[in-house]
Amino acid sequence: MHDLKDELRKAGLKARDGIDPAAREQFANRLAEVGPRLVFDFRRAGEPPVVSLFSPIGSEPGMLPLARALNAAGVRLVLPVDWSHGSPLVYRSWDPEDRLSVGPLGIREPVEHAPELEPDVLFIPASVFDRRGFRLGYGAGNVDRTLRALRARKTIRAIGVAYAVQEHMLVPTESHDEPLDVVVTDHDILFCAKPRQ
Ligand SMILES: Nc1nc2c(c(=O)[nH]1)N(C=O)[C@@H](CNc1ccc(C(=O)N[C@@H](CCC(=O)O)C(=O)O)cc1)CN2
Ligand SMILES: Nc1ncnc2c1ncn2[C@@H]1O[C@H](COP(=O)(O)OP(=O)(O)OP(=O)(O)O)[C@@H](O)[C@H]1O
Repeated sequence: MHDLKDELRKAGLKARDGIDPAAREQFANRLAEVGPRLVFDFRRAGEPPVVSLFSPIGSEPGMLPLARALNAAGVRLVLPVDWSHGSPLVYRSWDPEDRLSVGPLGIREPVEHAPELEPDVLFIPASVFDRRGFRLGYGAGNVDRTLRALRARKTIRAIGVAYAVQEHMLVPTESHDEPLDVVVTDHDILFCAKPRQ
């Protein structure tokens, strides 16, 4: 199972690495167009949701246009920090104009004194995904752990962000895999059906 996941992960990352810079920028702008609707559809009334984005690494798409659009709409933004094996991610508050520091993995993250805040809507990168919402990341299991912990407490919306070329018919799953609710690609917005209980 793990060899199969590793092979798929590699193929998905290779496909993403092959996206040219113009298409990458186009996708970042598309995320800024469709992202706010996916956030506000989720929670129409009351406090605006807390939304987590990510600081792109490798060939992950840019998040800055989306961050600015959400910030302008009054949404509180957070980014993951303190990544360590075997635990859910911790998120700290961030404003697109704020300076970021560089974390232990070389990923840019909010400075240490930024307040910790739990997201309601999460934009999540993937190396591969399928239409049921199953995905693979970098193989550490942190996203799965995070989604499981949040879902045990409240209703969240997990939005995968990936290029259409990263789709696989059926991503192999294990009992710890937590599906996405929506996947946004450079071509589509896929709403994933809830699996039968
Ligand atoms: N941008 C971003 N931030 C994130 C995540 C993510 O997937 N993307 N994470 C989601 O959980 C957490 C960090 N977890 C990570 C776990 C493993 C690797 C990793 O193995 N990276 C590859 C190199 C990736 C590349 O540069 O293309 C490596 O070290 O070989 C990276 C992040 C929190 N922040
Ligand atoms: N409760 C758990 N949640 C997630 N992963 C777990 C859990 N318990 C053990 N693991 C292990 O952690 C690793 C996660 O692998 P998997 O291929 O699902 O990661 P991934 O989905 O690519 O990672 P991520 O969720 O960080 O994006 C596996 O080795 C798995 O066996």
